[in-house]
Amino acid sequence: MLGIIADDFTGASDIASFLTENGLRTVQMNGVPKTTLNDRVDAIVISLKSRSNPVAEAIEQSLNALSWLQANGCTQFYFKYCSTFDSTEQGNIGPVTDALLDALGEDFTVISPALPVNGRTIFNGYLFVGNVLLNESGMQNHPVTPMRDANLVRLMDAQARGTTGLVSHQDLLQGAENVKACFNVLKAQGHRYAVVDAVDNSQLAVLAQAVAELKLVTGGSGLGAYIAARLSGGKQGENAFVPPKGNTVVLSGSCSLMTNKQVANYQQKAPHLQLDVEQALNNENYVDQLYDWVMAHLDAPLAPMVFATVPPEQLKAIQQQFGAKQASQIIEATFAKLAKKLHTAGVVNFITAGGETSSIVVQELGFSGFHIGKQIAAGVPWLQAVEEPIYFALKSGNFGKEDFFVYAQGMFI
Ligand SMILES: Nc1ncnc2c1ncn2[C@@H]1O[C@H](COP(=O)(O)OP(=O)(O)OP(=O)(O)O)[C@@H](O)[C@H]1O
Ligand SMILES: O=C(O)[C@@H](O)C(=O)CO
Repeated sequence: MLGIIADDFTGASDIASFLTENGLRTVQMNGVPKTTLNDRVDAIVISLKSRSNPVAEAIEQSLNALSWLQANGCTQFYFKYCSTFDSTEQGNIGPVTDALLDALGEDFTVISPALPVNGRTIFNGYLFVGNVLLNESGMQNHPVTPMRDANLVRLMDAQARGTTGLVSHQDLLQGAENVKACFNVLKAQGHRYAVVDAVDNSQLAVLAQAVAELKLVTGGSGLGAYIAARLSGGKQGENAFVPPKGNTVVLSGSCSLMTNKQVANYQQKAPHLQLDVEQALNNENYVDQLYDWVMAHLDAPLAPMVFATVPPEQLKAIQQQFGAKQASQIIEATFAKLAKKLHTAGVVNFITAGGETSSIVVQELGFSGFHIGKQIAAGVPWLQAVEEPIYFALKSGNFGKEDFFVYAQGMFI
């Protein structure tokens, strides 16, 4: 059984959807469960909110997740991080990878954030988003984890304990056995991690073969999909559900380029209200006011949207005025409290944008886990809470097309 440790909730649903699509019975858990799992599944995804935490906390959460997955029968492990390699100055991806390797008694793994279907490719160790390098893609302005270098070897070397080598595009073209031979060469040279190029899916298929014997694999959902295909023997997923029509809200806390476009698009069509950071900080009735506004607009043809999403210049101004950390924390807390009140009041479908934002909302609602439904866009499935018919679309910042919020609601039956 495959055990996945995901460093945020949108990332968790992203990989869970690809595993499901590729024939693995998959369940997504909200944090590290307190009890054992009784369902018969092929893969378990544990959603953490550890991407931007202090390193020690991220390590502790990840090791707890690993222990639980081991106790529940998993034998191969996947550390899922963002396809844009989102990491703080101190890292998290490097230190967590080291801690997982140590706990498993291993000394080598791969680094593969590639997700070609969403434009994330790796060439000569450089991560591209569409046609541009990561650090020119808008990710250099990320509010919490700005990415100012696109070289994965350098990024890993700066944050991990060991050194990093490269398995290049040319090496992949020669097949899985050659990739395994490259791993051995890198190990003999003393490297602990291999960044592996992938300019399209065919290289991920090769890599999925080459990592079959590794106890720990790390990367995005692209490689996860091909590992699933290898494990299931190419089966397709079944039973993809979509939510019934019901009270719906859109909560957008991502400032990514694509979410900005999606929010601008949706503002033309649906009731919308911008979250005011000053109010969130200083007005103790603010969550109630947002709640009243959402409740008053639930009957509109398209769901009301509360958004903190702003373009980069505005984000910079807000961060200068209130402090980046304080602003992001109060926004996350406001969304969490609002979601809780809306759930109590009968909202059943939550469309959330942004990994941190989605994580905090889902943690606050406290369901133990999720069934994985139909994909709305590549890497964004509908989820249903295990305990109740409450549905979620947890959209990664840069995923989906411009009409994502409308499109998602168009899937209701
Ligand atoms: N107007 C704003 N001012 C300051 N911070 C903001 C603002 N809007 C959002 N944020 C903060 O920016 C962060 C956005 O991170 P989030 O993970 O939710 O989105 P993302 O990084 O685009 O998504 P993903 O991780 O899925 O790619 C959150 O902590 C959020 O609270
Ligand atoms: O890999 C991605 O890009 C996403 O699943 C993600 O992690 C966004 O938070």
